[in-house]
Amino acid sequence: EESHCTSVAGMVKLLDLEAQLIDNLEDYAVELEKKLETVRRSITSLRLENDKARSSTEEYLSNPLNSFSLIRRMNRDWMIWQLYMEDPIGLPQVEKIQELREHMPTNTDVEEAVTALDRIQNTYGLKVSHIAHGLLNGKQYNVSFTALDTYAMGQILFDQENYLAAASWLYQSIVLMEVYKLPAPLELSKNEVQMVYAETLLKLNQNADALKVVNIALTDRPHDIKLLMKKSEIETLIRTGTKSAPLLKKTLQVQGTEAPTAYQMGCRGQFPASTDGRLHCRYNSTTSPFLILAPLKMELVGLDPYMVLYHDVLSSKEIEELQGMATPGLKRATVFQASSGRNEVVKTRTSKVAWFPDSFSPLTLRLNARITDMTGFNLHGSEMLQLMNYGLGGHYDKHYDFFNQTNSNMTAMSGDRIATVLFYLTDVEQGGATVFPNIQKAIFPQRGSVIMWYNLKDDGVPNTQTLHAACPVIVGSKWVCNKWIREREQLFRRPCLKKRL
Ligand SMILES: O=C(O)CCC(=O)C(=O)O
Ligand SMILES: [Fe+2]
Repeated sequence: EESHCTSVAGMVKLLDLEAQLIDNLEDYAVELEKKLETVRRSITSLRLENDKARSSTEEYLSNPLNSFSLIRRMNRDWMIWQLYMEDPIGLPQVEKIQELREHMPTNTDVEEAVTALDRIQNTYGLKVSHIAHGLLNGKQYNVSFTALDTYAMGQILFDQENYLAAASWLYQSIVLMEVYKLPAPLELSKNEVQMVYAETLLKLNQNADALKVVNIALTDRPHDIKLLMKKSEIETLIRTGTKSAPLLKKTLQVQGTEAPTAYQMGCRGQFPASTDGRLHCRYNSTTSPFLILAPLKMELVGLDPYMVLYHDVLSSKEIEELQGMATPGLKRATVFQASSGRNEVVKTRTSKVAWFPDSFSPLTLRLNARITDMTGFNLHGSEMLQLMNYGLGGHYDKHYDFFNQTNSNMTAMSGDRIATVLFYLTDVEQGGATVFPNIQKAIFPQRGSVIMWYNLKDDGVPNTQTLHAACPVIVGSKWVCNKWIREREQLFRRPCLKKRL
């Protein structure tokens, strides 16, 4: 599976593919035009001859050449015209689309995209009507949805039994269909959308509203048998007070009215500012000798877990090189599953990654040296550099970076992940923060900065305060690079190591 929407960089090729499809459609138009021109030209000369004949029929037909020709052409030429008309146009172009289909997004891709947009809506508490009009988290963009987009959202959310969200998108579809007429082969049936909307309202036990929708549809098509049947079905439900659907938990909540979770607050930038006087900013020139020459701007973010943010660590040139080397090899990210003991693709982590061994290039060597400068850790036995690009609503749900597994083959060789170093390669216009809900910290990506924290406590025990998540990106192409540092090699480096090991 390509999983197109999970990385912005990975979607670039879709635009090239679309350009090919448009070129192909243009070739098809040229074929149609050629045929049309042939037909029009012939009509002119045929009509000329026929008009001349009909202006003096007797005289015309008395000439044997004319009458012969008339008989012949009506017997033969019109047969040829019929064949010509039947001959399909643009078959090579039709085949070409078929051929390109295998590179195009699948139904699964669309479902993933729907889930991603719904995630943005939920996490940031956005209104569907705002999203549809390009108003994203309070900022107006010069882009909006057509009813085709909103209807796809509605239909798929309905299939996923997310009726509450489906209802908002379907309502938007009806609104949008009024204001903008879709081009011919793509037009939607208003009746169909109204029916799905009514069905959704029934699922939400909003029977009276469903009846209203059906009645509105009936004003357009008063004799439509399906609508009439639906109407009487709903009237019966209302009369008998029957609930048409069991009340789902999801259905009971009125969207946007529940208090946001700590995670959602973090993503929205609503955590209170820290009042801990021990947190400060300074130039770090001591973690390694190199820093005497090039001190790093360091911001102490938290003490439990110990967490620091370094600013301006990467240059633009380095960032471009990293993106360039990662882009061709980006693959859907996986997560280690304790149940299967393997890394698997999961819904809770949507991004694409590329891994690079320490000695991949002078840049990766330099980057690792810098990580050692920043952390004081020896990277021997640690994991490869991981470059990551997020896509549409790309996120990584709440998780720990440590394995917390004794005797696991993941930790046997090099120990657990003692620390995480996360480089931000890009600013993210909206969304995409790294949030630590338990300690109420949210780090918003800044191009070139690095966040580093300890996943294990001083005694080597996993610190559950490190629970964190990557919030869905709203607008932007979020690039990060991370390094999971393993514990074993730090035996003599990390101060206060008490037991274990
Ligand atoms: O991208 C982020 O903000 C966090 C990523 C992360 O937590 C991870 O890759 O383990
Ligand atoms: Fe993580």
